[in-house]
Amino acid sequence: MTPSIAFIGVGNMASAIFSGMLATGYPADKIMGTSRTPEKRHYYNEQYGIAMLADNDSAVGQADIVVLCVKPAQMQSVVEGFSSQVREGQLFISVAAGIELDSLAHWLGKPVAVVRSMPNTPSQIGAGMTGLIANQYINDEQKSQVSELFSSIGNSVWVENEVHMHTVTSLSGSAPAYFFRFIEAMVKNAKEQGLDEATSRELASNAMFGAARMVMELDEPIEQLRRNITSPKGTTEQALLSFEAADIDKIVADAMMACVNRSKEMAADFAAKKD
Ligand SMILES: NC(=O)C1=CN([C@@H]2O[C@H](COP(=O)(O)OP(=O)(O)OC[C@H]3O[C@@H](n4cnc5c(N)ncnc54)[C@H](OP(=O)(O)O)[C@@H]3O)[C@@H](O)[C@H]2O)C=CC1
Ligand SMILES: O=C(O)[C@@H]1CCC=N1
Repeated sequence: MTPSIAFIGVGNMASAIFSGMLATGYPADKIMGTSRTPEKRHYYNEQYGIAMLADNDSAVGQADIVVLCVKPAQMQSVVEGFSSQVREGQLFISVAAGIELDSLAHWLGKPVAVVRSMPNTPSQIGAGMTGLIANQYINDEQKSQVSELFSSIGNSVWVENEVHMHTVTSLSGSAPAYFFRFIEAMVKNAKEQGLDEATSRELASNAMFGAARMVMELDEPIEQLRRNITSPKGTTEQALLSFEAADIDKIVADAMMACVNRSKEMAADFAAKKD
């Protein structure tokens, strides 16, 4: 039987996930969501045909799978708020950055299956990438349900050790923003050179898309793909020398470690709040 799924806290991430599920045929009458705002409840109900509730207790009480989509700072009070409704056999999936399995399990208060996920916003267009880790209570059927759920919005990988979720966040969850920032800078400069915004955006984004596809589809070292473009004494060489002069490896490593450190800081903050 198709499990019923409740999204607690419908916003960007929840709607990205359930719109992918609906697009791949998940029945709307098996999906419900919650939000405190009447206008949002009306909007998501009208737009997607899913039930929208004001009451988290009622949604959790009816669901086989509960996807926790509120902001990290709201997670403890929201989860503790509905914890009286938690039943053994239910599956809980959190999308929140920096909140560990142990904290979620503690707030849920019962020995239930919990998955911590780290998706990204390309999920909105079915091109998401999600890192996953589960606690000891998950069974094989629930694990397949989770993989299936995230395959409706892109790809997913299970990691073995929870510490890797920080790396997943820096490499995938937050990373679309790095690439947007890079394209923003390219488009800005192209406009300064006199090209219009739409053409600049089309050229830069297609270059990024094509490069990403080559990395995914060709079995060649990334370094070689780069060398294939870099003619001696040519144009690319000059651009890359400029990156090296600015120490591109350090710029990127510093950014990724800043992301990881914030994720660890959040985990420590929320872990402290367990007690
Ligand atoms: N955006 C991203 O790129 C990514 C986000 N994440 C994680 O996803 C989570 C959600 O982020 P995002 O979707 O961007 O945030 P949003 O603010 O868009 O969505 C969260 C929603 O939760 C609702 N909400 C808040 N409190 C309650 C409550 N007590 N009961 C019911 N609903 C509530 C809010 O609606 P209302 O105020 O109407 O109740 C809001 O719409 C975060 O934990 C974040 O770490 C993970 C990976 C990537
Ligand atoms: O910035 C954040 O905290 C969230 C998690 C990953 C992407 N956005």
